[in-house]
Amino acid sequence: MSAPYPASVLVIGLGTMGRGIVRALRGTVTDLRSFDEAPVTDEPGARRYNDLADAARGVDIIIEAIVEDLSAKRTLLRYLEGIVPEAIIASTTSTFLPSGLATSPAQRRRLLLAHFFNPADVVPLVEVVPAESTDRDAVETVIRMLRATGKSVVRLQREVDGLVANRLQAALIREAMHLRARGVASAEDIDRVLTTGLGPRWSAAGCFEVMDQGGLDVWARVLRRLVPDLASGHECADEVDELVLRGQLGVKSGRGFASHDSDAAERYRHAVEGAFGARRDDS
Ligand SMILES: NC(=O)C1=CN([C@@H]2O[C@H](COP(=O)(O)OP(=O)(O)OC[C@H]3O[C@@H](n4cnc5c(N)ncnc54)[C@H](O)[C@@H]3O)[C@@H](O)[C@H]2O)C=CC1
Ligand SMILES: O=C(O)[C@@H](O)C(=O)[C@H](O)[C@@H](O)CO
Repeated sequence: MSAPYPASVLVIGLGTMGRGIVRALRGTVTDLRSFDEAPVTDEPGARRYNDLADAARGVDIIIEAIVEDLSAKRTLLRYLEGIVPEAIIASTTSTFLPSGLATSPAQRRRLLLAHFFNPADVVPLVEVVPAESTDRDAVETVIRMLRATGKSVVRLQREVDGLVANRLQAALIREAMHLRARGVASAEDIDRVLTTGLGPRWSAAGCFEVMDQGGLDVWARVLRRLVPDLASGHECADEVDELVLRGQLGVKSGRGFASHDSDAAERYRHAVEGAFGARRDDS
């Protein structure tokens, strides 16, 4: 039997993603709770607990949004298994697969991914990824809760590293960095191609629809000629590693590919909000 709706939901980890997830769920999930091991600022809308066992008592769904560290996640999951063995656990990890996270055969039936996008209260998409062992009821309960909050849920048919969105982003980022390294265009101009061309068009029609609209006969010729010339190596990861070693982490350190002032995160949030305000509603 699936848990009745509205479920009670506990968000663990109140960082970049956890805060956005609380904002996304508040107003719809009536029993919304939060917990962070550090004394971080509260995110209004969820009842904040200082003790994890209290926070988890009787909860239906736990959204795990702690630091991206496998050992920290597995330590937390092992603890949760001891205190709330019946709760469904949805992890928002960008890296790990559900089959690699679960810490016991029982947990394997109740653990799945619910991969949100930053800012989680603004971007409608959530990729839901069960492991082969995850119970259908657990998956349906999480999807029902997400849809009730207005999320656009894409359920993957099987686990794959990077899921769909990060694989697509990584493929595009690799080619963008290749073009920049070859001096074809600056990072700023490549971003302009995306923000004034491909990005807005993709918000109206995805890549398969764009191909259908353009004509598959034309696309067949474009792909045949271009694909062999596209970047296929690992250089882009090495280049980003070098920036990180130099302390260029992006907005959080004030410099990444470009320099950023202290309002950069807020401006980004408003810009993304504006973009989603104008998007077609197909959730
Ligand atoms: N930052 C992003 O753009 C995205 C991140 N994600 C995923 O979301 C998860 C969280 O990422 P962020 O929010 O960026 O991380 P973050 O570093 O901003 O926040 C993590 C929070 O978890 C807390 N925490 C760490 N260990 C804990 C524990 N054992 N118990 C309770 N709280 C604990 C920390 O105090 C911190 O407040 C990661 O798995 C990441 O891969 C997914 C999509 C996008
Ligand atoms: O772009 C996003 O918000 C997500 O697809 C991610 O998972 C990112 O890779 C994130 O982890 C880093 O910003």
